Amino acid sequence: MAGFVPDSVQKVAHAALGSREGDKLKDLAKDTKDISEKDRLTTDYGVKQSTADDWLKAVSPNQAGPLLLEDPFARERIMRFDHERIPERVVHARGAGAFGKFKVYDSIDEFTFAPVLTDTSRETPVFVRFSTVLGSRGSADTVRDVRGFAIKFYTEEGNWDLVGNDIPVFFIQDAIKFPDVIHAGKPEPHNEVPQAQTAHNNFWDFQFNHTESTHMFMWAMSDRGVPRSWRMMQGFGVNTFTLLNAKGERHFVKFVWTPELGVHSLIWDEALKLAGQDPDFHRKDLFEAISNGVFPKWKFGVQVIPEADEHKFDFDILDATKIWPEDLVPTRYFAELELNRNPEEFFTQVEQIAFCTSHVVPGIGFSDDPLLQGRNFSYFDTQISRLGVNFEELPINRPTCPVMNFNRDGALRHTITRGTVNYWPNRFQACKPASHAEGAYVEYAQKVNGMKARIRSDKFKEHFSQAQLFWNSMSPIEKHHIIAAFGFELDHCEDPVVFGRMVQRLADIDLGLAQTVSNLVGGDTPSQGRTNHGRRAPALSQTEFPGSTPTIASRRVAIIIADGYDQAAYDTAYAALSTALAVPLVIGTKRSKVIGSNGRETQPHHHLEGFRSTMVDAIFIPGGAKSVQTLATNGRALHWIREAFGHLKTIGATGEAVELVHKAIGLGPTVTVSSSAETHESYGVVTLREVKPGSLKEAVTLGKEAKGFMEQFFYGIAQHRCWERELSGLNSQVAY
Ligand code: HEM
Repeated sequence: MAGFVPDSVQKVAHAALGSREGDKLKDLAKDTKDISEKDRLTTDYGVKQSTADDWLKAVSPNQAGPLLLEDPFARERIMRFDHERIPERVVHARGAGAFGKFKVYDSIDEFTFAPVLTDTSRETPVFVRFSTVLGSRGSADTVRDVRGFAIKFYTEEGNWDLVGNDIPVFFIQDAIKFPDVIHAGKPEPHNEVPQAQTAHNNFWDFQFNHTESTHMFMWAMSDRGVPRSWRMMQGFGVNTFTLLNAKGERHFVKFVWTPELGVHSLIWDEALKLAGQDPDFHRKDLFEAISNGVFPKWKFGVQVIPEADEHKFDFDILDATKIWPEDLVPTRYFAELELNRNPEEFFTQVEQIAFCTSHVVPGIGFSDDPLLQGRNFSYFDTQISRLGVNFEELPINRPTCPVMNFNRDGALRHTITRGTVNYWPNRFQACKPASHAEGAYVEYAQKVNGMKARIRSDKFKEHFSQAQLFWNSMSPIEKHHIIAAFGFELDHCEDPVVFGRMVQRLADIDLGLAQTVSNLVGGDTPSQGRTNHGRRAPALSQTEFPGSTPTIASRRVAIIIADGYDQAAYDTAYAALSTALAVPLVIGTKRSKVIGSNGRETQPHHHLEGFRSTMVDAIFIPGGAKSVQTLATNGRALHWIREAFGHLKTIGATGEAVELVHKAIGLGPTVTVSSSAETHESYGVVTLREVKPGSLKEAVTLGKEAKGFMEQFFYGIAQHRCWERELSGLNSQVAY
């Protein structure tokens, strides 16, 4: 720490200052103060205060007395505090974010003249906010929900807000339905229950009554609804936007960005437990990775359809409940998004950031997507009540390019604009509108015809084809998880009308799915369903995004020890994990010092009761007869092993710990372990009974061909989870 600002923050900030990425940093610096030991406590009006501890009172040393209202310092403190809260976002209230940069490596100037998407010499500063949709500001991170993934690009031509989600489609087609879908998903009106959950009558009642939601609820019930990390999610602009090129040609576009680390999810049981054990799991995960210098990255792309091809598809390309299948419209990746700096203050930088879909820059435009057009009205409007009409002046929201106009006044205006006129045209020609050559936003001259009517175009009426496409494209494991998700959600619906009808609705997607779910949750088992067209599409299953290269960077690995642990095995594992940029977390039976086999002391990061296996990606237990004996009689230690096995995590053990792991899992002849100096891998359990000098050397290759203990252990972690264990049904045979 230096001057109360963490070193990691300072380092990245200094590196960025010279670049275009640093433009936003320099801009924020105007309003940023550091707090230090040199400062003295003052009131908001600058007068130094002698105490922060005692209200002025009529009092004597041996007699308490009443507080005096005349104390301006005390009044300011209390009144200022009384008004600290602003309304939380009406949706997406729970979230966190980070700063970063956006860089184009392959210009898409055949589609747009927007420099942010074409200029390969630029770095555009960004701020990204991730969120859940339904929960209130204090709810848990890991609930089943859609995740918001909103990007503010501080471009040289003004701010561009791409307000996306981790799922490429939406529940409704027309923005007028937004209050209904959100009311139905939020806690029920009579008792404000449940918090941050779709598992209740009203949500599923809405879904049944809106066949247009069918595609989206399948995505929400899939693993996409429970991401392992915000750093491991895809992002989608969802709505159809347009791009305009220098020749004046317009293309329809969808934006998509894919994480370098691959798309990975939590196991549902893990997500449920984390909601209580570590409700801040996702925001801590992002903060930790950035602080450790493992910066999350996404490759950024577009799907593009020429204007002339708008009607060539059997779905309407302006319908936000539909994807553009990759085999018809492949994604062209051309840029990279990186997050590299944590915010310094949550409220001013994360809570006060305001995204508006209506903020686009020249070269990017809207389409007639009826959801997008409603959003363009809604965001700006809601910011006015959440932050006030001058919200664009807040440091985090203001653009890095010049802003000048005749918008004036309003609560908390703080820009002082000098001059005698505040209207256009004026006799001084002050602040005149810009020409196209000067970079003005010019609307595309789009032909419009139609009648005023409350109808949707015909292709908007087909609601099941892509829900079937999604289901057909899932891997067996993902299908299994979707069934389990319906099992949980519909079990929480107490009204038989709701779960009964939903089971019937599933038969519109797949009869087998409907029958399996009805068996789980009750309701009449459907005997007939809508014909499933049997088609599949690439890029819908998240198994298609394992990550660019196998890595364990940023993965948390617990090393479990008690007094007498094998010091050499511990040291090698700790060093190897650190070198691979993973996060080794030492978990003891207690947090006070634990003594190793050679008498050396280690201070664990946590103890077995305080921390849980849900918070790590893998566990390693070194041998040491005494340590293993202690762990073998510790119920919580055994639970850690069983739970990690149940959650499909890689488990590594050496020496005496091999038998401990084998016994704890208790699946004797099926899950096998090493009994020699050979490393053995069985269903993601990597063991080495006899540790010889040099047999635990660092991992070099992470691949199927891996031979050494560390290599096999690391390769297992890099695979995220051991699906083979679930496919064989082994995890469900262990109590955890
Ligand atoms: C394609 C569908 C949609 C997507 C991807 C989406 C995404 C998002 C995201 C990511 C946020 C959080 C922004 C932040 O981090 O501050 C958000 C907030 C919000 N969305 Fe949407 N949304 C969608 C549809 C809609 C619709 C149809 C409406 C209204 C007609 C709407 C109204 C709002 C409002 C009022 C907020 C709160 C904004 C604030 O207070 O800062 N959204 N949305």
